[in-house]
Amino acid sequence: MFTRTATRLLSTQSRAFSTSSARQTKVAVLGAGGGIGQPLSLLLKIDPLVSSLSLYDIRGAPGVAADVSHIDTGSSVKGYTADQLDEALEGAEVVVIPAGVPRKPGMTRDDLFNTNASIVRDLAASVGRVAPEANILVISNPVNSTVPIVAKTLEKAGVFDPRRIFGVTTLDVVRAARFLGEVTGNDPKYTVVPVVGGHSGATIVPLLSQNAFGKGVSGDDYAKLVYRIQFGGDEVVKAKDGAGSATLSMAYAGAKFTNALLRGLSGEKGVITPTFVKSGLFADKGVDFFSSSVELGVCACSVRFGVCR
Ligand SMILES: NC(=O)C1=CN([C@@H]2O[C@H](COP(=O)(O)OP(=O)(O)OC[C@H]3O[C@@H](n4cnc5c(N)ncnc54)[C@H](O)[C@@H]3O)[C@@H](O)[C@H]2O)C=CC1
Ligand SMILES: O=C([O-])CC(=O)C(=O)O
Repeated sequence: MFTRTATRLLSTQSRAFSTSSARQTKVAVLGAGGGIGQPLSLLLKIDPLVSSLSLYDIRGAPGVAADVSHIDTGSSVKGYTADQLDEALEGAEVVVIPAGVPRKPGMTRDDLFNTNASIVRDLAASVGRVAPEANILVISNPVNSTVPIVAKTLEKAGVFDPRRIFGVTTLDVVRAARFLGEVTGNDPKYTVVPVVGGHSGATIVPLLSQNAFGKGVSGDDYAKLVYRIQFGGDEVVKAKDGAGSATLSMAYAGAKFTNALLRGLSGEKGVITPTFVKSGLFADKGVDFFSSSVELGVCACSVRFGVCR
């Protein structure tokens, strides 16, 4: 009796798992051994839309892969060493890049430029060569500069498609919902706010008026709330006191954006979220890259997936 029940339960579970997604995808994480990379790899392992997880870093990725691979979800996981970048990217449809150095107290994101620009450029060149159709999700800071660097690198390689390159600004959106929820006493699921512009200080622009509860915040409360959203990164850098910047909340945000993209690629309609992309919105003002709400999905045009515009 026990055996029959258990068998029935198991077969129901596996049926539910195998039919839980229309389309599964190979996702590569470049920088998987880091503070963001490790929890991000964990969260991607439990995303049913990921069928295969490819973890690359110049150090430590095989260990992270061995660890994460014991989690009881259906996706396969493989770790790659410093000299195996091409193998890691083979067949990847989504490439998430959290590789690079984080801030220490007293630094701005721009101070990371010298180190992270070349890391991101070299990784993008490999993606362009090995997986030219991949969607690239850039986490490495300063996002306002690393995304244009990725774009330029792919342009040089002749494989640039603005619909497939995304600066991940989801942490700003996550913070805006959380902090507005705190101020107004609501569950963050009711205080979702689009955040546009860029990912650094004053370039982070939360559109509080777009939320029914956000509309009601004014005066000093409004100024304090906007400041907290714009400088939330500093709060974490200060609290970590030299041990880096946001990693866990960023991993959550990175997994959330990746899942949104995968849902769009699976054919789900109306998946709309802010992201930093090459955008025509303010091209007449000399601004080529801008974060705004975009619909993620399969395009009814020559490109198979990415941003539908
Ligand atoms: N977009 C956003 O909202 C956020 C971005 N960040 C940024 O994410 C980046 C990573 O932060 P953490 O994970 O905390 O840093 P971390 O130092 O803990 O991890 C970075 C990882 O990148 C790896 N790495 C370095 N060069 C590499 C290369 N050429 N190829 C592959 N891997 C390489 C390192 O070995 C390390 O494991 C930083 O630039 C940080 O500023 C952090 C938080 C939020
Ligand atoms: O503040 C940093 O350096 C990391 C980051 O981008 C954030 O937490 O928003």
